[in-house]
Amino acid sequence: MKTATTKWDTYQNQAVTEYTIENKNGVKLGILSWGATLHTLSVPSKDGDKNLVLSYHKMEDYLSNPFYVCMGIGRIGGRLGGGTFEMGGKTYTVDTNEGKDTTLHGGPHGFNTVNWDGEIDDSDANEAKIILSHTFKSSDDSFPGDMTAKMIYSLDNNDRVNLKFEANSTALTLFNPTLHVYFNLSDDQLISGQTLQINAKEHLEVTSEKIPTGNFIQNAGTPFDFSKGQNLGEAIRGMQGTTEKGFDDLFHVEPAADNKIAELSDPQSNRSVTIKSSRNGLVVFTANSFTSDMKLATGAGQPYMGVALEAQTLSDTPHHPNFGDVSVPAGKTQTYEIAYEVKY
Ligand SMILES: OC[C@H]1O[C@H](O[C@H]2[C@H](O)[C@@H](O)[C@H](O)O[C@@H]2CO)[C@H](O)[C@@H](O)[C@@H]1O
Repeated sequence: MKTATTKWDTYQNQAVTEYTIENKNGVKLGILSWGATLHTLSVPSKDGDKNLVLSYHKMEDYLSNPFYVCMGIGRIGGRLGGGTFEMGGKTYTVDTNEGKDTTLHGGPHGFNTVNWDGEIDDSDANEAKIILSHTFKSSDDSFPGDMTAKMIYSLDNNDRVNLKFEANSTALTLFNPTLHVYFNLSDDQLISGQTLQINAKEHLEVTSEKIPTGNFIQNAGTPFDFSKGQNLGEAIRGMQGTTEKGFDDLFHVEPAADNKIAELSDPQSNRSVTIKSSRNGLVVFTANSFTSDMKLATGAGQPYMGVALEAQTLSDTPHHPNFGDVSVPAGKTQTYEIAYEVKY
């Protein structure tokens, strides 16, 4: 494995570092210290390296829009309605960053807003790791407990990227992290030609503010039925009468025996990525509201430039105990993993 640590940019007077790993097949993983951002997941192609994820050339561009492009998300992914929740017999009120009183993607000082400490572990010849860590104070966004978090990315010689999240808090708290990764596997600007398969029979009903109501909606017979694989262009066309004009939905996934929950593939280039997670949720966001002022590496922003696939536990969990339990006792180290296996 080849590894490197380089200064990539300066943002808010801080050096932003890029940590890179290249495996024996020429697959490259590049992670930025700011936001623990997945900057590059590139595979060899006839035209040179092909980055399978959306990216920018400057840190400022990542943070000048509300789309969290390929950034770490925490403490909790998705929306927490009302900015308040009960846990362990107490009521907590946390900081909000959307609409009247919604906490989106962990709040105003979430995982994407800080420059994480990092190091590379290349002691294993078949799998190198990039280890990022940061302590989020309770005073940052009013969640209980100072929480030391780690995001550990690894790349092995079987073209598998594994992302392990770890957290340990000084008080009982919530932890439901994810990676806001947007894929576009094709050589086209848009994702329309790609096929998405999801192991899900239902998705969540949400309010006009996108807060889960607690009801599940069956996917069969609707544009949401990705169970056998569906062309994304056709599926998006099926959503044109809706306010969103595409997908921005939380699918209730059933992980297979090997934890596979979804696969995105591009029939034209034969590239694919398989996503594995043991948790029960996957957000699918087809970048419906991307705007032309976004200076992405593949061009000016436009709807459907990428598809965000965010594996997590169903969000707003504290208000819906049947969605799962994302609480973590004080002093307990909680871990979650997401794997991305690429073929090309
Ligand atoms: O306000 C910016 C955009 O916010 C939303 O997009 C988020 C989406 O709802 C989440 O499910 C996803 O995990 O993250 C997206 C980026 O923040 C709106 O849906 C979108 O229309 C807004 O433009």
